[in-house]
Amino acid sequence: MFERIREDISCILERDPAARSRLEVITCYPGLHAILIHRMAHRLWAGGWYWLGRFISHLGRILTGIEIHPGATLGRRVFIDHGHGVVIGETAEVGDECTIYQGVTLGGTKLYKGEKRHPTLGQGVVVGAGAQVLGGFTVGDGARIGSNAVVVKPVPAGATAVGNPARIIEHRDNQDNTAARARPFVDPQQPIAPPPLSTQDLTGCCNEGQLDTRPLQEMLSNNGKGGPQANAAGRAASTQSNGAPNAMSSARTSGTSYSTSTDTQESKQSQAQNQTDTDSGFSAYAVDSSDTDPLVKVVQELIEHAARQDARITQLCQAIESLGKKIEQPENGSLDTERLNKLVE
Ligand SMILES: CC(=O)SCCNC(=O)CCNC(=O)[C@H](O)C(C)(C)COP(=O)(O)OP(=O)(O)OC[C@H]1O[C@@H](n2cnc3c(N)ncnc32)[C@H](O)[C@@H]1OP(=O)(O)O
Ligand SMILES: N[C@@H](CO)C(=O)O
Repeated sequence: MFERIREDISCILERDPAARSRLEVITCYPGLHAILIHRMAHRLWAGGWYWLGRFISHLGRILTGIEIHPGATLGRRVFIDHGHGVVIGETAEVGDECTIYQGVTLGGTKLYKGEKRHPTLGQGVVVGAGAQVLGGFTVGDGARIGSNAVVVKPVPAGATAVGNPARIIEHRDNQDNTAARARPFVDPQQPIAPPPLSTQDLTGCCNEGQLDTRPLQEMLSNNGKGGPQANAAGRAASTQSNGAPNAMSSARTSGTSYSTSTDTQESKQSQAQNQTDTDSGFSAYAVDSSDTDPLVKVVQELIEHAARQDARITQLCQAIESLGKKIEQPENGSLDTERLNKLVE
């Protein structure tokens, strides 16, 4: 029992950037309290103590604002953040590692007794604030439900569903994120060394290293999803992708499915790939901490470019001075990359 409580606390510390200490989690997280109370209520319910189970669940609701029917099944390390207004119906099943935000309903649309009326969430599903997931279908492993979405059909594993009625959106390509991470930020401690100058450089320096604004513009129009190199990496990765096991199976078997303008096999594969990639780290808002604002990326590129040009001009000046011609230094000549980096961070 204590091991379960320990992992309940740890998963909150892992997944909530606002959580600072175990003491804070134990004392200030209604989601934790609701889950502990539900565990007790669920045991009573399973043991045939229906009224008592229901009553404990009701006390939990008064205390936390979270209503979990004692018949509902919750997996391990489920995190209900904030929690107020969450309602989880009797036949709902919530897989391990799911995260549920405030105002979520795991509800039904039919009123038949004894049937599965409420949804099943696979493992690692994130349900955004205010989302309503209504019906006895499955939301596949690693799927994400956008805040305020109204989901009435199965959601494939790894997919992201948004809107009312919910639709599946194309995933951010994680290969892009990888490429964005791979691009170094200008390190002020280690100024960028320009390539050694040759005689040809001295004559062709005006063309060499010229700022090509096209990649920057492409980066902006791609909404910061990694820029040209990243897109190339993403494209390469998507052509190498070797399939999307099980990604769509839950939707297919159910007989109802979503369609989107980009509902191609390739996009399904990239969704499943995305799921695999997110396994490496929790991403509650579907935004990787390495994601950078496109404007910041452009500014970083410009700083890098300016630093390279600066170093190159210094070399040129030195080369010219070594030929005996004195060059006057401008008053505020050198580029303060450290200050610029701090400004865009
Ligand atoms: C106090 C608190 O903070 S409590 C926590 C509350 N936070 C949450 O509930 C977070 C839930 N997460 C979300 O809603 C996220 O937006 C997700 C998971 C649905 C999607 O994230 P991403 O995959 O990064 O999608 P991204 O932000 O790139 O948006 C993709 C498209 O979906 C749209 N979209 C994103 N979220 C939603 C939403 N909730 N409803 C409708 N459309 C949405 C975007 O506008 C965008 O549309 P476009 O392509 O036409 O421009
Ligand atoms: N607790 C989460 C959502 O509010 C955060 O701080 O981001």
